[in-house]
Amino acid sequence: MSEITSLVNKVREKQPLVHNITNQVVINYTANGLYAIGAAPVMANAVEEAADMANNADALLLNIGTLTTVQVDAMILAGKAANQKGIPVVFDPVGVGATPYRSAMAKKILDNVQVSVVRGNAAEVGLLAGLKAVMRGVDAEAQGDHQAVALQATKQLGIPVIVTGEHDVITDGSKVFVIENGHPLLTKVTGTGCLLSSVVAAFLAAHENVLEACAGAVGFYGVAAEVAASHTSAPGTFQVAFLDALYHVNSDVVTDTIKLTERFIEEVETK
Ligand SMILES: Nc1ncnc2c1ncn2[C@@H]1O[C@H](COP(=O)(O)OP(=O)(O)O)[C@@H](O)[C@H]1O
Ligand SMILES: Cc1ncsc1CCOP(=O)(O)O
Ligand SMILES: [Mg+2]
Repeated sequence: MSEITSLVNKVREKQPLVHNITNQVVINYTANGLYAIGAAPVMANAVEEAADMANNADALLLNIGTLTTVQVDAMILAGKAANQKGIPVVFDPVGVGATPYRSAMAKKILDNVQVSVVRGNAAEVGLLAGLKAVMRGVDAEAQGDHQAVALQATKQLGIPVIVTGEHDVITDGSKVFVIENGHPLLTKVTGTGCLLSSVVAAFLAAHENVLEACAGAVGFYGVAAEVAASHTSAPGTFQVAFLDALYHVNSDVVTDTIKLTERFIEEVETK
């Protein structure tokens, strides 16, 4: 537990370079958020340089929020380079299931790239794993049991998953972390899910254990949102206050504020 809550120190020490191939809505916020936590961002979409850039990076983030066929080609080139180099790859399946094209491209990426972790809301992760859910653009209709979705998805995909929402579930099928931090204002600012996926990539670059790195990133992020929301109550100022909190929140604040439960899967199944 103490290691998980202090992982932000490892990120600030290592200052990992995260290569993001992400959507047009969140490019700027993602870059600023990565700087705020002490990491470094680079955005590079061209097929001509995607592999070279991934080769220079410490982690790769693939996000299909405003995908095009050429961009998917770049993602696969970057993903293969990242796999070859052995750096972590985070996949954010934004809006998967909203259109057949998006679903086909998500499958193509997963078929060609070894992804370290998938991070999405419950509908996205469920749809990716063949469960029924409804997307309204990039927003999810409320889903029932996040833990059931996460467990089914990790089993189906063979990849650790992070399902986010009012509470967050992180699992690789044998261990489950549940985190109950965060704030509803996160849903009133676009790109907070996408930024979280990039933050997860930075934590993975700084800490080898995948589930611990994911829990460290998600817990830190949720605590930062609570700190930001204590200073403001509306989305415009929250967007800025959240960047400031990502910069200021330290491991002591995370340790004092995190609401994290860790369970092994046998315990979950007997409940
Ligand atoms: N109702 C909520 N209360 C508290 N935190 C939330 C709530 N909904 C989402 N979050 C947080 O917002 C962040 C983005 O998650 P989410 O909204 O599920 O992603 P996306 O924007 O990709 O749909 C996560 O840190 C999550 O914990
Ligand atoms: C609004 C929108 N449309 C396409 S991508 C995007 C941003 C989605 O960001 P997030 O998933 O973090 O809310
Ligand atoms: Mg999203």
